[in-house]
Amino acid sequence: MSREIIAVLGAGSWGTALANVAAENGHDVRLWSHRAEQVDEINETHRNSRYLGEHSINEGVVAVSDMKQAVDGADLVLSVVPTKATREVAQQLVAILEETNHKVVVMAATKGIEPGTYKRVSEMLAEEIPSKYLGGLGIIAGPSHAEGVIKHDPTLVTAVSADLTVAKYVQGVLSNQVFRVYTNTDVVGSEIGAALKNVIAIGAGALESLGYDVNAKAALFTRGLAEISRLGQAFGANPITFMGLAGVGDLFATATSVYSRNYRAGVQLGEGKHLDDVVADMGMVIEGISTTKVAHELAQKKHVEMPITSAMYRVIYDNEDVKNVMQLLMGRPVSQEGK
Ligand SMILES: NC(=O)C1=CN([C@@H]2O[C@H](COP(=O)(O)OP(=O)(O)OC[C@H]3O[C@@H](n4cnc5c(N)ncnc54)[C@H](O)[C@@H]3O)[C@@H](O)[C@H]2O)C=CC1
Ligand SMILES: O=C(CO)COP(=O)(O)O
Repeated sequence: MSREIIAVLGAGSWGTALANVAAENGHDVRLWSHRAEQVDEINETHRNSRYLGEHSINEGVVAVSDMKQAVDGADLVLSVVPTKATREVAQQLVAILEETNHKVVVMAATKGIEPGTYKRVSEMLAEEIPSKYLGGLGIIAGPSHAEGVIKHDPTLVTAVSADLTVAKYVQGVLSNQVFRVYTNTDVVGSEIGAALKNVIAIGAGALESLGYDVNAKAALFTRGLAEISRLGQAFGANPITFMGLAGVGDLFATATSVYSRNYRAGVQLGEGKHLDDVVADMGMVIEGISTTKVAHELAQKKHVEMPITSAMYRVIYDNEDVKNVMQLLMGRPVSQEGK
């Protein structure tokens, strides 16, 4: 693989960890942050302490606060900002591409769905970035906590694009001995899996706070995945995708890990902490909060049965007690699996 120029937009935990992987693979990596003090810290100390503590970042990662410095001449752009910042950042990217007049491959590593429009992240990017500037578009998904990736915990992700050549290109750029990239062409299924596992992860945290054991958690994962898969299929996803890295893989990682912001938010909500305090104290994006509302609305629009998602909606937005919703879920009419 040739030495590629890679612009990573967003220097939170995941953007920094992905930039580190790319730099360790020998690429020319520019990590854009809108915060000047973060840029200085990364360049001077090779740390991003707010997000990744004492872990050191490869010296090949050059942080910049001017997006043009990151994007000029780039072959690949990784968009790694929260869902709610995706359009704004894409618009800044487009302004630069108009100036430099070149095409880039854009991959989003964001996991969410836009409230109100119900657009997946790649759909937002396709709307914002004119096709004449797009050398390819896709997403990166899979079980990959930044905290594990930065310390070289063996990690598998999937590069997903409707165009397999694009997915294979990203696979080649990012794969190494500890970071193994698969490919997939099911963008719809992968994005729905990646976004909705966060809802179930919040639920898993809530179960933990109540002291429920492994049976309850296995029940939540299994039936949670069943409803994610139902919603995905209503949008044309391949059901097999939910058996893969963007489905059960990421659900397992997120819903069992103390690294997960969503899981930790669930624990705190289950303990009775107010939503605003949970969000403020986390200081990092908890995508599942917004995704729960989006998924609850989508379930209604698409007439897909999603009882766990709806229960989580009531816990998060109507302040309902976790124990009560759990009892209601357990008291539903018994039914048949596989439907
Ligand atoms: N943290 C992780 O382990 C993983 C996160 N993800 C996904 O990646 C996305 C980003 O997550 P994290 O890095 O964890 O978030 P984070 O909260 O750690 O960092 C987000 C970064 O985006 C920046 N940002 C926010 N709004 C911005 C704006 N309007 N303009 C420019 N920059 C802006 C913040 O300053 C921060 O540097 C989320 O969608 C998350 O679900 C996916 C896989 C792993
Ligand atoms: O998506 C993730 C791991 O694959 C990260 O999940 P959290 O945002 O819950 O930390």
